[in-house]
Amino acid sequence: MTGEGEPMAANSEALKRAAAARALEEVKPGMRLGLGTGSTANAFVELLGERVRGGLDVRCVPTSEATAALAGQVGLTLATLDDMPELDLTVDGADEIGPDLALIKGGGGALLREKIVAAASGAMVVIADAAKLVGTLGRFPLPIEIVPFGAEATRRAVLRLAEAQGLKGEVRLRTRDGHVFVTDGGHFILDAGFGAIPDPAALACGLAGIAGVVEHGLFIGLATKAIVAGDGGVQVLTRSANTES
Ligand SMILES: O=C(CO)[C@H](O)[C@H](O)COP(=O)(O)O
Repeated sequence: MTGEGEPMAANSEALKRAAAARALEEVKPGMRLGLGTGSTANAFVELLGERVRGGLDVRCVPTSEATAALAGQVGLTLATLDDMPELDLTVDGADEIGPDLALIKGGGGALLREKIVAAASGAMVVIADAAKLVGTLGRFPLPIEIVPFGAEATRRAVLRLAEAQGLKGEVRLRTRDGHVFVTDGGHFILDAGFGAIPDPAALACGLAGIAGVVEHGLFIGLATKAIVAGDGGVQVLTRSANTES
């Protein structure tokens, strides 16, 4: 049994890197870039670093402290979103990619900054391995960022909303190493295991109306392209047609 999971993990890493490499083709000299968070986004940051060390001139806004640290290590020029409030392109990973390139994000806890940066970008390219493609969002528990004050009251409000929308499942406060997980912005995360979410837009709208919810991981209408690497090669999906190009 030893090492049974290793080939799949190694394959997954190779697929993430293949998607990241294809995303580099979207980057042009002089661009203002948003850098996502997570293992797939890290692969892109590392490859971008190689290009920058080879002379490519871009400036980058990271979506997390972790990405900022990696980007600094590989030699990228960093700026804040206040320095560059409008970006040309953001490249980020996702936990799920559904129809019309609606996404679930926030598995890494960076969804708030990720959404702000994506919204400030002219284009958002999502990079992923094919395991992230789903027919209906919701297999991955939906991350919901909340303020620490009244966290339990907010959790119950989320449950009431879910019930009103016919959704069932556990909503748990995220922990890490036995402690409540705290985001870069000082907030908590609820992970909502609703299962299939038939109407993501209605859920997004409802969550946005709950006091205490800072942001949620449903990214609707933000991704313009998804670059998805699978065993059969790299597939490029666009939001308008959601077809291979
Ligand atoms: O939303 C995210 C972080 O908040 C990540 O993009 C998402 O969790 C995917 O991560 P990975 O590329 O490691 O699978």
